[in-house]
Amino acid sequence: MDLFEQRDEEPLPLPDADVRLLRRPVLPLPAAQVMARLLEETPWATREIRLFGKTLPEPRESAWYGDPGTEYRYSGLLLHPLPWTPLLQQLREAVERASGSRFNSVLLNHYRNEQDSMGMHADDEPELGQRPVIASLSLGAERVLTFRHRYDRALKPLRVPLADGSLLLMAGDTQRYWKHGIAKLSRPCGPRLNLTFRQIRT
Ligand SMILES: O=C(O)CCC(=O)C(=O)O
Ligand SMILES: [Fe+2]
Repeated sequence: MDLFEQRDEEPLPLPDADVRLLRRPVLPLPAAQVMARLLEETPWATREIRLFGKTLPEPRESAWYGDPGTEYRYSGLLLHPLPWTPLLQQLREAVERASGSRFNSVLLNHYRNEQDSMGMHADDEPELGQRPVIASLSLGAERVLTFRHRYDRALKPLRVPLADGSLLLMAGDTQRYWKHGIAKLSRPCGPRLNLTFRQIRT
């Protein structure tokens, strides 16, 4: 099935999940302007994660913003939120309007080039609750998000290209049954930002 023939409101063809891709722009500002400002004003850091007893730098940069009290535990890290900037607050409002959901935190990821990536994972931390709504805004170079079912090997992975300015919404049982990730590319690729808005239980 060609994903581009879908309407924005239709869920992607993923059983046991509720994933929608809004391709129409939802931002109040041009995407290129938002990207330039976020690249400039964000205190980007490369975090270290513990994996199988080893400490490794993550293959991307990130930053975490949220309401007071939205501490987030992730890969053995406890992330303290930075306070919302005026720009991020504006983006939060636009994403809340487009998705019909409320969010109290956002994780910013910076994929500097084709070498940067995110391993297959589900956003299923307990502080996100049972069936979290996660809104994922993409800016800059297009990268492919791959969905893989956690239990049913007969289901083929789905590759979803995330274009500049698009908003991916994951809800329902998506995190329970599917993992997702961004693979490295073998061809050169410019920078990409991704903002995943979340509602953390405090
Ligand atoms: O960069 C992306 O599109 C995915 C980000 C993601 O899955 C996450 O931050 O949990
Ligand atoms: Fe994720």
